[in-house]
Amino acid sequence: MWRSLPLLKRSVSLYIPCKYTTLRVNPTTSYISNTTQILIHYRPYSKSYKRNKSLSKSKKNQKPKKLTFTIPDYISVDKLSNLLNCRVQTVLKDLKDLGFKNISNSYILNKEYIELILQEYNYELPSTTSSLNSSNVYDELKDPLNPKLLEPRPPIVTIMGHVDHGKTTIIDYLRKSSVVAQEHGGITQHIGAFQVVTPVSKKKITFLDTPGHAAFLKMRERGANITDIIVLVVSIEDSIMPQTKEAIKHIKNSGNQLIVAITKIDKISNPKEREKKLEKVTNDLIANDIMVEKIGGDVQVIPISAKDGENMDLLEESIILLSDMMDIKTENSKNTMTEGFIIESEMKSAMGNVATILVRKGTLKTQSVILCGNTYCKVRSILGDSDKKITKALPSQAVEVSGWKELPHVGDEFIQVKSEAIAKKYISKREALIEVEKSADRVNKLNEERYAESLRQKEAKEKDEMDEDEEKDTETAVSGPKMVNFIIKADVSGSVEAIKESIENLGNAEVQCCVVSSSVGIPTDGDLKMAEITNSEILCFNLDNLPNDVINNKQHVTVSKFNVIYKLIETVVSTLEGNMKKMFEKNIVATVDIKNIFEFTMKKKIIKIAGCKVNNGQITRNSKVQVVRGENKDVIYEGTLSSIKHGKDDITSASKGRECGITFDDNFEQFEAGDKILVYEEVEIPRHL
Ligand SMILES: Nc1nc2c(ncn2[C@@H]2O[C@H](COP(=O)(O)OP(=O)(O)OP(=O)(O)O)[C@@H](O)[C@H]2O)c(=O)[nH]1
Repeated sequence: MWRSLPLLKRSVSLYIPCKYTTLRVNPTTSYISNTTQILIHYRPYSKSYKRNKSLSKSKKNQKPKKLTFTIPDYISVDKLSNLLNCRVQTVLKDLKDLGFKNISNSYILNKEYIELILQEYNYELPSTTSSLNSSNVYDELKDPLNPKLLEPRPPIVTIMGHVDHGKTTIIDYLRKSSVVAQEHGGITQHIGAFQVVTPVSKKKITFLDTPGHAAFLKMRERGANITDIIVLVVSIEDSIMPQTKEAIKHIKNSGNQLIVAITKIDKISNPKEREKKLEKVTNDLIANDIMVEKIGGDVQVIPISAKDGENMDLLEESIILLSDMMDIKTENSKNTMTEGFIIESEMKSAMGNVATILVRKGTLKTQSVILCGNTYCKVRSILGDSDKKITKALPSQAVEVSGWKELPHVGDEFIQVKSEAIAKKYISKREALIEVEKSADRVNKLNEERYAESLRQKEAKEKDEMDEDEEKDTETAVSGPKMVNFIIKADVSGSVEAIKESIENLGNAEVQCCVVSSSVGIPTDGDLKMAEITNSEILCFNLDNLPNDVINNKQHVTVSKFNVIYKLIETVVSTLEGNMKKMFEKNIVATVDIKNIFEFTMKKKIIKIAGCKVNNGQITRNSKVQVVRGENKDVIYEGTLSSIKHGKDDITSASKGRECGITFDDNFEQFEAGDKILVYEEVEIPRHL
């Protein structure tokens, strides 16, 4: 059952056993232990639980019992009943009353479930339970913004739009460099970022060069999440296209401010025609709920040509105008600890691990220590635009930073800490939490596997009653889809992430893509071994110089190379389709009429022969046939032939117009004059996801 959280209003602490974890809601502080959940999946309380609740109420008057043991992280139901000095059947019954289903003595309870049952048994619980998890562990290092120290910062702008509508050309114009020419397949594939100074107002704007292809949606989402303003690019020639709509959907969800740039206006030189086309694009924008200025909205629409620069200054100044209205500010005092996002990371041979980062708060200086995910960086060098060495990066500035212990993940937030020791301490703390969460996942998986196993055993009992097809379907239902494994290797972590996000949800109820591992760099021996063990295909992206011993590896692992993302996705889709169950359809190639029935005796046994005439096509000794009867063509036999005769002679085939005698396999002799033999071939039906 799905319920939204606000419905759960109760006057006492409420425990909700759910599929992956237990949520504890304490309405007095509106505090939720698992902050990532908005919708929660919980088992409905049974009537008996309500009964139990009243039981609990009556227990309230009793003095709570003292716990004589430390609450373990995990425990099986039978061990817990030992500790509680109760019969295991009683604990099982009580758990069922609390809403647990499909549990047995060996079911493993996690800490929160254990606490739940202890509370039911009127034990005194320790007063605090930690709310910390791996995703919020660094939050305590963050200082809230101090309103007195706020100062303006340049707007951060992302450009979005349909493939080929001109995003890169705009960036290129702004950067005054030729990015377009260097791209594989003409698609922007990596996030970059740079700052421009506007021509008139001389103010700074930071542009995030987010890729435009649909497969990079995730990257784009990250771009937009760290962005203040989105410039939606729409070509005057094509108007709104599928990815424009997708971008609009995303912009609405992200709540970012928007400016529309209608591009390629130089392509339509006739002023009247240009006006007509601009009008069409504007109307299409309105039809897609973009509140443009024309209808009294606040979205500016700027017609531009990035090719010859027409109105590019207007676009930049419009961004400044909007950002002034938005009053974009951050804290940047001498003591402000820096915060920001990773927008790219890669290993460079001369510099080691580097990351392009975007500063959102404070000033980043060399020698500062920044913490991000499972890694940290004592900033060794900062490179600004055009790879110039600088000593500090101001708010909204994107710079390349070296000194990372490990590559940080694209889109992750970084935060400055006072020392390497603090960074290490927090990383260990986070790792420990990840371990706990992993074991919780393992326990849940184990419980699920045990439940699946009990289902399997139940199904096995019913197996005899099922026909073969039903059996296969049940198998799929119980054991889930067939997992087809892949390992992703790419040149930079942004691509690794984007490819992973793009392919890992591909599949259906029958087959499912599984990304076994994903990392930056050329496949290593470890990757090949892993691929061999897990029967994975290795997908290499933008790795142009793969060594021969990787391509022709001794493990015989398939290593595929790609430079264009959609080609990679197509390959994964076709591999998945190739792993789907083969399906065939019958293609009738000949029909034969049964005219008479003959009987003759062979070795004292009476044998029936169907006297036939081939109506069309050709029947052969190896043909697969159906014998059908009446107008409804009821199938009375399906199988193969045992002989075709002409007179007394065995023949191998009979074509249209020929008379012949036919006997069937499986001792089938229930045919009658007037029945038809349908000769068919089985043709494989292409399967699609
Ligand atoms: N005439 C003209 N051509 C343009 C203009 N903007 C882009 N183009 C051309 O349109 C094509 C696609 O432009 P890109 O900038 O690569 O488009 P994109 O949106 O970045 O494409 P992806 O990176 O594939 O998403 C290129 O051939 C550009 O030269 C423009 O304003 N005028």
